[in-house]
Amino acid sequence: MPAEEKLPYLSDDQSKHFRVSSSTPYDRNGDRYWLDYLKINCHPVTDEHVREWPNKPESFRSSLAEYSATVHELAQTLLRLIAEGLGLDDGFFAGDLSGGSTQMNVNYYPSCPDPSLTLGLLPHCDRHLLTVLSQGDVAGLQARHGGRWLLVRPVPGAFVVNLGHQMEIITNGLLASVEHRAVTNTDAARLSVVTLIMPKMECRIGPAPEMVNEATGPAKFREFEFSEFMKAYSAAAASREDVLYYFRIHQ
Ligand SMILES: O=C(O)CCC(=O)C(=O)O
Ligand SMILES: [Fe+2]
Repeated sequence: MPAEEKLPYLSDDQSKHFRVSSSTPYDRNGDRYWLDYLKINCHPVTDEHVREWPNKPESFRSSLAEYSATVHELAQTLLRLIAEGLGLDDGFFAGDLSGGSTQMNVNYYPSCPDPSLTLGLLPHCDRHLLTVLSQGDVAGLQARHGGRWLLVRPVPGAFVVNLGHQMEIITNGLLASVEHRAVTNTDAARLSVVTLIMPKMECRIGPAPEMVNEATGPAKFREFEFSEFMKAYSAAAASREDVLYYFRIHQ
């Protein structure tokens, strides 16, 4: 799309169903990041959403609706399997825990003359329940493990699945949300398409009683409404421990 056709979508207004912006949605001391992104509300697909989506190229709206529905189905299958693996009812995550308005982030990291000076995306854990991420064939996603950043190598045709903060809280810490970030490189631009499976805003969240057991110990988090978590996440600029501080039970 030429720049003048993209311009009307440039916005930081979070209520928009389709918008383009730059750098980062979270302000950490005014730092800037090497990123342009699209944020799209894409599930459930409503007329109100679709009216705000671009209609160029012609197939854009129908392709987006189809992709989003397919990824959503995949996510529901994964959630059923996770629930079974945890010994929970297989519909445990269906309904309000995963039924919020789904958002898609399309992140575009242009090639960067000096990747040592900035990141593409700051270190964070995802704020929702589950993430289904497609990263094409250019590497850049890194996950923190044992104090080191490990590259998540692209596998052709495969999705990366991240567990969000809510999964960690519901499982009382058993399935931890992995901190991750995106780095840039000098040679190639990188694109990631990230579908976020969200709880409903009014959904009550806390460790599931079945998950407070000998293996996980006493409840590590208090109960809260998901909308409260979203506010805390923005206030803490997505920093893992700063966000979780608000919700941990401090012994
Ligand atoms: O670009 C990536 O691989 C990471 C994107 C990401 O973590 C996000 O959008 O939450
Ligand atoms: Fe993320």
